[in-house]
Amino acid sequence: MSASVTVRVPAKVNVQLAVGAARPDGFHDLANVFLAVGLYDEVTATPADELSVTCAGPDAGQVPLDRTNLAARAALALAAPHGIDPAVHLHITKDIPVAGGMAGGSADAAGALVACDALWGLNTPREELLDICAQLGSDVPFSLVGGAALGTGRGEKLRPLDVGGTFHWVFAVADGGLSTPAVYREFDRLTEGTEVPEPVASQELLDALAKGDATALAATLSNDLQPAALSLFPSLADTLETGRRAGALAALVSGSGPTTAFLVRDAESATGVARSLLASGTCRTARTAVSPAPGATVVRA
Ligand SMILES: C[C@](O)(CO)[C@H](O)COP(=O)(O)OP(=O)(O)OC[C@H]1O[C@@H](n2ccc(N)nc2=O)[C@H](O)[C@@H]1O
Ligand SMILES: Nc1ncnc2c1ncn2[C@@H]1O[C@H](COP(=O)(O)OP(=O)(O)OP(=O)(O)O)[C@@H](O)[C@H]1O
Repeated sequence: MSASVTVRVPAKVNVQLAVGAARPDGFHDLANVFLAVGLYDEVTATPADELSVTCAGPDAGQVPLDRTNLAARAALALAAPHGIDPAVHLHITKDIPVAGGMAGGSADAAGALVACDALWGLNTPREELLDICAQLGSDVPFSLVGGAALGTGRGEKLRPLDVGGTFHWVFAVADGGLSTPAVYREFDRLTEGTEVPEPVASQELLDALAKGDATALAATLSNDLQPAALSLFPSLADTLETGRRAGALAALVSGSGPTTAFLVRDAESATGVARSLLASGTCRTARTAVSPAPGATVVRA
């Protein structure tokens, strides 16, 4: 058994997020087109006397270090059916914005699962790992697989998608976070009394992804949670407008927000848009990244 295992896991952006009406269980059926982006957290699992979590990075202060941390919950969920004592130290090197709509906590859950599976020599079949991921959260299965995928159900049922090229992005990180349940509740409030259509993936968007055509993808990006995120965080409209004026091909809220995502032509354009966003004072920081990115990957063992 090795001394420790480190797993790298990407953030995500939803290039399409079609949201249906609330289900009896409170969740919403989705047509959720996930794209993994090259901003990463790392999770290192090391044998220890008991389960513990530490976190480093600029937003580390906002991450819970008790058993509510999704990485700790993942270790517990993997250990329980095997009767294993989850005596492991999980260290998270956090680069994904916290509560930003980029699935940072989900990434850490998938990372901890893969790291503990390797550390404990379990060789759990992929399908079983995906089942545990789905129990931990709707976004967690995608954090495990990465690349691009269509998520249906509450987003946990995945079909891998072809991506025919590299897409360049800028992400504007907002000052503050948004709670995912609160954004879905706001969606329910805003759509109350209206007929919410069944969520369906856009064929134009899937074709644009498959071709690697950024202009075509820009024309089809959509997020049904955007009005709800803007309603709860109105200043995001200024951030979106700033990025559009700076030359982004398209701008949208990332998932439940409040991170905003800007699809740009190339790396040079990304640098320019990021600079304009920062100079405008409409965001806390601006990050450039490319997609697709691989899912949870062991990088050191
Ligand atoms: C907004 C997205 O990030 C888009 O990928 C996801 O839909 C959210 O996924 P997540 O953070 O993994 O969410 P979960 O931990 O599964 O659920 C948190 C809460 O979000 C709401 N939720 C989530 C997923 C979904 N399909 N419908 C929902 O209504 C529910 O109120 C749920 O209690
Ligand atoms: N490992 C973790 N990293 C970050 N937050 C965590 C973690 N574990 C639990 N949390 C809690 O989850 C909340 C949401 O954090 P997270 O960064 O996952 O949001 P998010 O990126 O908006 O999620 P999503 O895009 O999947 O809806 C945080 O405010 C924090 O209290």
